[in-house]
Amino acid sequence: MTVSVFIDGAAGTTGLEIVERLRGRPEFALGVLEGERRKDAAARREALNDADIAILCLPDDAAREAVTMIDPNARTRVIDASSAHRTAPGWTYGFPELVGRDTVASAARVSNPGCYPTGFLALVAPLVRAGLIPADWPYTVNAASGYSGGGKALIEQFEAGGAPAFRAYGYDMAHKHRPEMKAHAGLVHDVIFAPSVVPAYRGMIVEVPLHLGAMAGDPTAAGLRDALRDFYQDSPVVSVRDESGIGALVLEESARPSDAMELFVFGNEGGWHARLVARLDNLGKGASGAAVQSLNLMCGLDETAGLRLDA
Ligand SMILES: NC(=O)C1=CN([C@@H]2O[C@H](COP(=O)(O)OP(=O)(O)OC[C@H]3O[C@@H](n4cnc5c(N)ncnc54)[C@H](OP(=O)(O)O)[C@@H]3O)[C@@H](O)[C@H]2O)C=CC1
Ligand SMILES: CC(=O)N[C@@H](CCC(=O)OP(=O)(O)O)C(=O)O
Repeated sequence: MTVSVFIDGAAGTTGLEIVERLRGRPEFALGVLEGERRKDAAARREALNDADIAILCLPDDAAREAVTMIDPNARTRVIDASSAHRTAPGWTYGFPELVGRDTVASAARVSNPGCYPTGFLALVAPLVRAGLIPADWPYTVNAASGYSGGGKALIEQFEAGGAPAFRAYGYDMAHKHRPEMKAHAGLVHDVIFAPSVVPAYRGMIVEVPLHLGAMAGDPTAAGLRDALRDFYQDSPVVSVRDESGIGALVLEESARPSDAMELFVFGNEGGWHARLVARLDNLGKGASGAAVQSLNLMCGLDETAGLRLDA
């Protein structure tokens, strides 16, 4: 059976990458609106209500509006790439490794995780759940992202010439990703989040530094690494890497697209400190790859179909 998929916002950065991943897949009949019709409310309403699955690749307000355009009795299921519904009641968080593949498979409303939270949650949520690190710890997240993370507007800025070599931001300490990090890791406190953007198109490194020696239960870097390895042992997307011999992690200026995510746990000799690190493509597992993974599950298909896991 062919599944009809409407991509609202198909001309944007995330939308284009989803189209690329779905193009040529006979299981799907892809619908997009071209030209002026892209933002025509009547055309969007019709397409949203006619689709088996709508994927929203829109700014938050437009994503909220799109959901209200869907008739409550319509069969349309939704995957929202925006941050509008990531902690909203009635929505499933589209992180199959954390919420369960069956939960995503049967969901009518799926909210794609944010790019930075994907790295943070992949590292922290399983360890908090296992009781290896505390839920009531004041966690900090440091991260660097490629500039495609900011969508068309930031891409234009960085490609217009004179891009900064490094731009730190988020100094209002109210970044939109903080609520989903707290909620889906089951934390007591909001995180301190220090994001930055660099002149590479895609890719990101997300780091959680830990004072292990100050935590109850004496967690060790090796213990945390083993727990993550166990947690992701069946995942074709997330892998826990051997950290030995790695002196640096880099983001390539022209990295190939990838839907995989690598996790690292570095620890110092005395065992007091650890640095949990995730490396991923903000447009891969951080956005479009995650949306396609959820789409596959929602359609009863292999979760990796169409994904780029070889990079
Ligand atoms: N880029 C990334 O790495 C990630 C992005 N996301 C999220 O995905 C969503 C899309 O982001 P991204 O692709 O980067 O953004 P872009 O700015 O690249 O694309 C957004 C697209 O939505 C279109 N659009 C805006 N308003 C409307 C509307 N009312 N009706 C129809 N189309 C509309 C825009 O049109 P126009 O072309 O005219 O501007 C544009 O094509 C955002 O919510 C973002 O936060 C999530 C994870 C990572
Ligand atoms: C580099 C950059 O600007 N990144 C964006 C986040 C990426 C993104 O698209 O956020 P969502 O995943 O929530 O949609 C930012 O910090 O707002």
